[in-house]
Amino acid sequence: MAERLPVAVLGANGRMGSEAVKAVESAPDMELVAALGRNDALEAIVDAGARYVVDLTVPDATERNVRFAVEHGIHAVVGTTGWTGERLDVLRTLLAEHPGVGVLIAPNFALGSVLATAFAAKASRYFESVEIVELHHPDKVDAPSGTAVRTAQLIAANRTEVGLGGSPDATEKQLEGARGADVDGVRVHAVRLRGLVAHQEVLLGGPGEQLTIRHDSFDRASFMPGVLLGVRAVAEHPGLTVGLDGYLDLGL
Ligand SMILES: NC(=O)C1=CN([C@@H]2O[C@H](COP(=O)(O)OP(=O)(O)OC[C@H]3O[C@@H](n4cnc5c(N)ncnc54)[C@H](O)[C@@H]3O)[C@@H](O)[C@H]2O)C=CC1
Ligand SMILES: O=C(O)C1=N[C@H](C(=O)O)C[C@H](O)C1
Repeated sequence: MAERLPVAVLGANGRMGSEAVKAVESAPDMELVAALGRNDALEAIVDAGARYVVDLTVPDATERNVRFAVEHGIHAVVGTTGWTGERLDVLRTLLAEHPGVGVLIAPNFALGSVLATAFAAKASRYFESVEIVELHHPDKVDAPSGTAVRTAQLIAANRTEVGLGGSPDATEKQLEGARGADVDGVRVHAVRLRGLVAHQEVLLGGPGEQLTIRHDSFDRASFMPGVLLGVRAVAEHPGLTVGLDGYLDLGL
């Protein structure tokens, strides 16, 4: 039998991290060698012989964690949000100094979400108006969600490619925030509601019609196949990959 992939999970006591610990433990081709919480020293992942880390921590910690992994030749699969364009550029520079190391930054590991984002980005080429509504549990610390930011960025890029600008909007006066956040010219609205997990709707409007592309994660189990897929594929993709779609053949 082939050697099992030695994996460390960072943020192991959190909502996502604790699911990831169970998923890695249940995967026949993986071995959980370390599970770190907020106060644990990162050196433990090196001592444990990890070749892969799964980072599911907080926006303030993830950049340091990933830097540590890359500098130690450890591949990283990252679900944590907070990766701005500037942070990604710094990471690209770091990875250029460590050829052979792979990092996946995946704003969303749920396959349905990845597909919904890809469909919405393509569909936005054909509609005059597009807005995003993301809906999450109220314990989430960031808004808008990383998924919504990525969706907005892809929508903006697609619309620019076909010469479409922002959506029409005659608003002249508003209460601050009433029209949501502006992400690359796309309006993003964030709902926080007890009972929710992670949900997103992309609303696309044209004369006399509307297309709604909605994805729902009802349980964090929805993210785990993507986490495991990321671990299995990351070493084959040296350098930085943003979005799980980079490892999938979506044919879009
Ligand atoms: N990519 C995806 O599919 C998904 C990503 N997320 C993102 O994952 C992150 C974690 O989400 P949740 O698990 O809901 O949050 P959470 O707050 O339940 O868990 C975060 C955990 O990280 C720990 N932590 C903080 N600093 C740390 C450090 N330096 N080292 C190790 N652990 C540290 C915290 O103590 C906490 O236990 C968020 O950024 C969230 O947006 C959440 C769900 C899906
Ligand atoms: O915090 C969460 O819960 C989630 N975070 C990610 C995000 O910000 O997009 C992924 C998913 O939406 C759940």
